[in-house]
Amino acid sequence: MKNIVLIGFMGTGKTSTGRLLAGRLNRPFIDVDKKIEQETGLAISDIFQLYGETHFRQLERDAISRLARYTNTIIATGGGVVLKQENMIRLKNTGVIVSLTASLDTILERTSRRGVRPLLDCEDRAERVAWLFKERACLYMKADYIIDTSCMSPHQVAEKIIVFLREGGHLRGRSQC
Ligand SMILES: Nc1ncnc2c1ncn2[C@@H]1O[C@H](COP(=O)(O)OP(=O)(O)OP(=O)(O)O)[C@@H](O)[C@H]1O
Ligand SMILES: O=C(O)C1=C[C@@H](O)[C@@H](O)[C@H](O)C1
Ligand SMILES: [Mg+2]
Repeated sequence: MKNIVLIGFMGTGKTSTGRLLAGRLNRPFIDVDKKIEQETGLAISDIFQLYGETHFRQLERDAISRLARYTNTIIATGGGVVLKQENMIRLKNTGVIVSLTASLDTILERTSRRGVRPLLDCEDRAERVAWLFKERACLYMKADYIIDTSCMSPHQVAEKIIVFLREGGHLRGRSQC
């Protein structure tokens, strides 16, 4: 059984939706950010602060490389996983890629709730979100299925993914940028 891999910008709901989806499908769930935190014993924000983003991206790449051996698993990635093409090739080889998106306002609201996101820890969060989102937009489009989650609950998003898979949508070709 293929993995189901959730990609998308911070706050689009990869972790929340992934956990629910795994429960609904009775399949294992892995959150890549959580896995890195467990393996290093450090919070993501501490890794950024102590060792910098480049080091975090290496840890993320190593984690993805190990996860690509998994099957049948729901994988919620970190928002920046798309920055390395090798990550996406590995993930695509063993899974269906589902991209979650949302409006900038929604992202701003959701990322202000809880959880430390070092890349958004700055004076003008709105400007940073808009800039990062624009930079990465094309990368998030390279998926088998793209869902705008702005007006949907995580339950509804999970349900939509289940219908997509049940109807074999992933077998019909991919969205491209
Ligand atoms: N569809 C949704 N509707 C309303 N709130 C949501 C939805 N999806 C997620 N949220 C809320 O938004 C916040 C961020 O969600 P979550 O952590 O799942 O995002 P993420 O994509 O995993 O972000 P990151 O890339 O930073 O890990 C949480 O408070 C979560 O409860
Ligand atoms: O979008 C990003 O670059 C990130 C998203 C988070 O999930 C974490 O992986 C980290 O904060 C970096
Ligand atoms: Mg997450």
